[in-house]
Amino acid sequence: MLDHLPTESPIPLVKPPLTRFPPLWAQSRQEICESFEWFRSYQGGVYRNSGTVKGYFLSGFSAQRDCFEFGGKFIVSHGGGKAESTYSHNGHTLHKSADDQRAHDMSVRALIENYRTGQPLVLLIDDKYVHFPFDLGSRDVYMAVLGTRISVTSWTSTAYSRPSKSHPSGKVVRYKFAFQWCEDQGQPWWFEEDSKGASRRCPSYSNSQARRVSWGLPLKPTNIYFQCFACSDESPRVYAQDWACLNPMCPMFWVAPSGSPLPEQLNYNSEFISLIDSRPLPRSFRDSLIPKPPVLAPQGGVTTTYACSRGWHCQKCGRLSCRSAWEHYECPNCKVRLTPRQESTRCQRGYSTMETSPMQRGTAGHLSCPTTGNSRSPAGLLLTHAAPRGKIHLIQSNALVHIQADRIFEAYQQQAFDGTLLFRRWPLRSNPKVRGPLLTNYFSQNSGETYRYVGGADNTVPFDRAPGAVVQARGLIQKRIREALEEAYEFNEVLSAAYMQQQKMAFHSDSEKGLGPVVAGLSMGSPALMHFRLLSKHAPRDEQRTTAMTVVLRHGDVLVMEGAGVQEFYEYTCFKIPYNFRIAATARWITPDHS
Ligand SMILES: O=C(O)CCC(=O)C(=O)O
Repeated sequence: MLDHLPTESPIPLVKPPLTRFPPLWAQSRQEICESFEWFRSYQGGVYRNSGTVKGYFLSGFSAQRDCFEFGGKFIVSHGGGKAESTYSHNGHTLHKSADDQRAHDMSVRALIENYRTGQPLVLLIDDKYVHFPFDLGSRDVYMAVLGTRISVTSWTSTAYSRPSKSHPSGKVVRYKFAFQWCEDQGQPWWFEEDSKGASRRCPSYSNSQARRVSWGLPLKPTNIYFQCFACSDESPRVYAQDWACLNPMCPMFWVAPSGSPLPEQLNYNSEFISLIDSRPLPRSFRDSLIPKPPVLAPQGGVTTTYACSRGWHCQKCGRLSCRSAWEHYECPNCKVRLTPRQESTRCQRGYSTMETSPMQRGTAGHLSCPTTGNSRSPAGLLLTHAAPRGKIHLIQSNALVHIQADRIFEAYQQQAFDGTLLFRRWPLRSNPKVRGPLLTNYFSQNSGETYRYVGGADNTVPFDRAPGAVVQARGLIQKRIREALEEAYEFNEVLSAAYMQQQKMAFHSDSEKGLGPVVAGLSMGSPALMHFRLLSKHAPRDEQRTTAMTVVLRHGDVLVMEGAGVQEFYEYTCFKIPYNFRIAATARWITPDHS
């Protein structure tokens, strides 16, 4: 008689609270992605790198026959996606039916590769993962790292979803993977300490349950493998009730030798689901998962490299968090702070050059209007591009403006270090696909009227208390427009955005209610590329949404978008900060108290 193991771990109705924080945890997916190199995927549950899986995320989508055995040292999950889903496209809610997973699907293939090569991966859970025996929410933990695992076995199974045209029975193929705890890490952090604190154990785990068999990869205990008469493939006896062929291409897939399909209620064959002898972790995986401490000393004279923009791990409470303040790292949980040594960055020579022409037509054919102005005025080179119902002017810097921009750039940095100017990453409007707050990629501070697009009133200081650097930036923008366009524009709001290396501002348009028709920005520091494209409402076909125009913004340049039509038709993004640090001061007129 075969031993029976339930195919699903019992789900506790009320879970006990966590008695302490996990060694690695976070309150948003962004915090994990920015600070934990093993999981950088904002969507989906499988984080792949070079054809294998680095991180695997277990959430609320538990499937039939997923389990958490031996206190969680042995976890079965159904990696690889293709579950049914609901999403919105162009304002419509669409439904996607579940589909069969296939061995060549990217995630399935990568998971099989981990299994085949014995390459470890890291498991993470969130507070919706039903099989974890403790309540993460009791400590406001959204995601926690479960530790390093080896994939010890894999097989194909079935799951039932809503019937669809391609799957009228609702039955779809799923790849199952079993992930076993790597003993080199010591005992799992959630095993409770006993009263003496000498050993650790988990309430639902007893040693007698562990069957230690000396399998090595490939895990093929011959006594439970049988050959299918139809396809000649060998499949293991996974379930206690009966054997079935597990080749999804075979007509006998999921059919027992009696000719009947396997029943829905199945128990695992404990010879198949069993802890194997722990093998040492490969050398390259032996380092702890704890991220290295953040960079606190200038690298090549700057504290704004890509590494400096990443998140960090608080050694006191285990929280992983984003770097959300320019001048320091602060743990949002226990308020521990680390302050990098600051040095201001001069605008280096390389910052002013970028081997490309300043305004280039993009691949989208619709921005076909010729350049309407291309004049060398005393103010510098002025390039004007006519857009539907508006114009985009680039007032390029000259030697004198360069010096003025240098001073403002220096003042911005000094005021950001001494706290006169608070550069922060603010939460974006909620994104249903990402749990927890999602912070802007760049740091910003707003002066003058409230600008709702980023930070709202919390991010705004009135102009009479605005940092000197901001007042000077607005002055230079207004002066450059007067000189080059011979227009006198007044602005009552400036959004100052600071970008570390590789940071960016995503596609957007300045179409907030109450905004005047002219928006002008001064660039300082590293050059950047600003891409314009049509808004989706004006571009029904995907090919119309490619880049319409790219502008290269260099130190001291002022970009002016003139006419509400620019904002009505276009959206733009600013990215590629190659020389690790840039500040943009963008000025607008906003009707006071607009609602
Ligand atoms: O970094 C830049 O120059 C772009 C700024 C911008 O688009 C904005 O503030 O809305």
